[in-house]
Amino acid sequence: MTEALPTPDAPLKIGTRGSPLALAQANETRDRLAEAFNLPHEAFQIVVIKTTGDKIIDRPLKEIGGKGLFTREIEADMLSGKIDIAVHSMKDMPTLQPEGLVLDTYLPREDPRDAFISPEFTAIAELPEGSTVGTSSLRRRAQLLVRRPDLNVVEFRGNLQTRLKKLDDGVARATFLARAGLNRLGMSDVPQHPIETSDMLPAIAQGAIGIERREDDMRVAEMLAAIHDPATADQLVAERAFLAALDGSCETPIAGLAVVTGDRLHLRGEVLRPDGSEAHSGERDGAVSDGPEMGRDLARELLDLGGPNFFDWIDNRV
Ligand SMILES: NCc1[nH]cc(CCC(=O)O)c1CC(=O)O
Repeated sequence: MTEALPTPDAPLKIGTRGSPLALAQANETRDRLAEAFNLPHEAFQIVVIKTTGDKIIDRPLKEIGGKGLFTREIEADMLSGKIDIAVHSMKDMPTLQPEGLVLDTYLPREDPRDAFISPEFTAIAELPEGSTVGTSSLRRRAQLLVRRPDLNVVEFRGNLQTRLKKLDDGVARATFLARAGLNRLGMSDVPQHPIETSDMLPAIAQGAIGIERREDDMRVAEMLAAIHDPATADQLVAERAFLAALDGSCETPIAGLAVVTGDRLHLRGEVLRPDGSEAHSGERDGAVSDGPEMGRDLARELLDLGGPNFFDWIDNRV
């Protein structure tokens, strides 16, 4: 290290949202840094920041709209020096960061699959005609309606615990959660059935944690390099190039996943209409180093398949 490491008197400040999952991710980041530099936990301070998305809990996310709903306040506090790094679920992150910030450190990716959650059923196909299912994700809603136009999809907001409570209360007969979140919270007792990615593609970057920093903070850059996972980066660079070329955000019905085997990368992607009336998918194979170009190229193919009006609704949603 060219500069002094953090100490209990001058801790490294880790910014995060306050949900149990966000805190688990911040703790994992702290533990990995503490281990890599042989530092006590007290050399790190976890700073909880409430974002616009956390404050507005009574309206569907797509109505509030706007990119960076869960990141704006955190990024402002990093630019002003209140925190040094921020820990994010990569699937919630816009593809562009504010001037002065970079987001290029990734922890090893968790299971990218979605899980089907139901106390009664083990798969989507088992749901009786017209069943009510809950999700706040436009992607999952669209993917469900493509398969099962008969389903009644209701809005399911709130953190993981809130959603499971709604299921218990009978508000819906099934819901969907990322396996990564359940695993990171150690919630193995939830009635869950993984959905293979060949059946339903996850959100771009699902299961990956990213750490954002100030561009000019060289001490932090050096520290983060020690916990960075290059294999996860290879996948995310391809997936996020695909997303960026579609001009999408977490709340647009876009799905995709890159799988790396040796020096080869396989990328699959899908775009959908929110009501499930239309979906287009495609794939690319190539060298890992061509990931970004494969992402952009696949996006172009799907934009062509969708036609000029396919993404129009996005502009009207805010
Ligand atoms: N948009 C919500 C969100 N953002 C990140 C995760 C956890 C999974 C992950 O790290 O990708 C979740 C919950 C979910 O989709 O079930």
